[in-house]
Amino acid sequence: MSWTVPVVRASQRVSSAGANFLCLGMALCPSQAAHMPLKGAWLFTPVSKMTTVKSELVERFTSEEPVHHSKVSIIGTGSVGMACATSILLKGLSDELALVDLDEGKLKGKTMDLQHFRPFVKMPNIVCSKDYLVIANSSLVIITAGARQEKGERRLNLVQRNVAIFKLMISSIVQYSPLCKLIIVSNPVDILTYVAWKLSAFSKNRVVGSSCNLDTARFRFLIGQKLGIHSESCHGWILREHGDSSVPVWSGVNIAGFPLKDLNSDTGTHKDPEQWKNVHKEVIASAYEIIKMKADLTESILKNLRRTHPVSTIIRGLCGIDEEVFLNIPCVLGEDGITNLIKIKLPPEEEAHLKESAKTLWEIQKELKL
Ligand SMILES: NC(=O)c1ccc[n+]([C@@H]2O[C@H](COP(=O)([O-])OP(=O)(O)OC[C@H]3O[C@@H](n4cnc5c(N)ncnc54)[C@H](O)[C@@H]3O)[C@@H](O)[C@H]2O)c1
Repeated sequence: MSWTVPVVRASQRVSSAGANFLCLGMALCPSQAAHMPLKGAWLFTPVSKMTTVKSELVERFTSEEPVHHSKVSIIGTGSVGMACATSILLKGLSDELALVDLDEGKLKGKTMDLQHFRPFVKMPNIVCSKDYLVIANSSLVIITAGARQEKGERRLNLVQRNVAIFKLMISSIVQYSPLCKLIIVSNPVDILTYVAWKLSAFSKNRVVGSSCNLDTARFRFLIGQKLGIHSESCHGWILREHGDSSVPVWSGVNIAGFPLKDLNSDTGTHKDPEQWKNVHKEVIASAYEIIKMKADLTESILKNLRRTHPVSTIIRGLCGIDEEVFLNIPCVLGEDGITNLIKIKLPPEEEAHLKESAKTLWEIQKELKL
């Protein structure tokens, strides 16, 4: 048995990536790329050079290699990366899924789990490797890798450890998928989205922080639970910074267009006898349950749905913010990534919170050595 054919197929895919490199004036030419070995690649079709059952059964009818139009790559196959992969598979969003992780043993095991799931989800190709060559020509790269948050560690303290990791990761992504869009999930997500944007030099629409998307989904679910109404009919947003200091925009919470604040002006404040603000506390306390929302962002981008999502984007110039920071606001997502921002108008106290977050993030960002 030999593993040569799958390796050649992976290299051939890279040869089309080589064309992209040429367009961008980079050093790798197609002939070099075509001969580049995929170190440590783990693709699953062992073949023999002798007559095989396969060669007896099927004859190749085309010389063309398949072109992937919606390849998604996930960097980091921990619990978050795998939850993203599973939901992308279940929704049938991409025609190839590539996984990268430093931990090769774990990567192989997790990929095999997904591969065995393939008969039910009809996705043609799932590939994995430690080598970033495997992500060549992705439409979308989702980053979930990074240093893990220690118990009790604030998200912002994680930043410096993760910057070093991002330097290596982003340069490889830019090399192999120079035209992709990026979704950043790793924490502290707002700062790492800024770091990814700076290091990649991608335009601002192509770098999306998956920040309060989850928090907003939870917020709507918990409001719906309190009212006995499906969360789809409960509207409201969590904005600002993901996590401990996120802000629920109570002024915008409404059911069928009726603001809760019109029924009880103290909703969300300390004076409120019903203590609606506890809904937000619950949002912060729950961490991982609704990671499948990342597939929602993927779907809006790959299918050009132009739905609004609360995501982290550069917010300078909005709500009186002068700092170059990424914070959560509602954005329209389509095939170019973030196609539009919703120009939010917040009451003064909520706008003050947003400005405060921007200052806090900038204090950290200005110290970063990128
Ligand atoms: N934005 C959000 O809404 C949200 C929600 C939950 C978790 N998170 C964050 O997502 C990230 C992942 O969480 P998790 O629970 O899956 O963590 P995890 O520790 O289980 O997985 C991280 C994976 O990244 C891999 N990795 C580390 N460095 C790497 C590198 N340089 N290249 C390739 N792979 C590398 C590790 O081997 C590991 O498999 C964390 O930063 C977490 O805080 C974000």
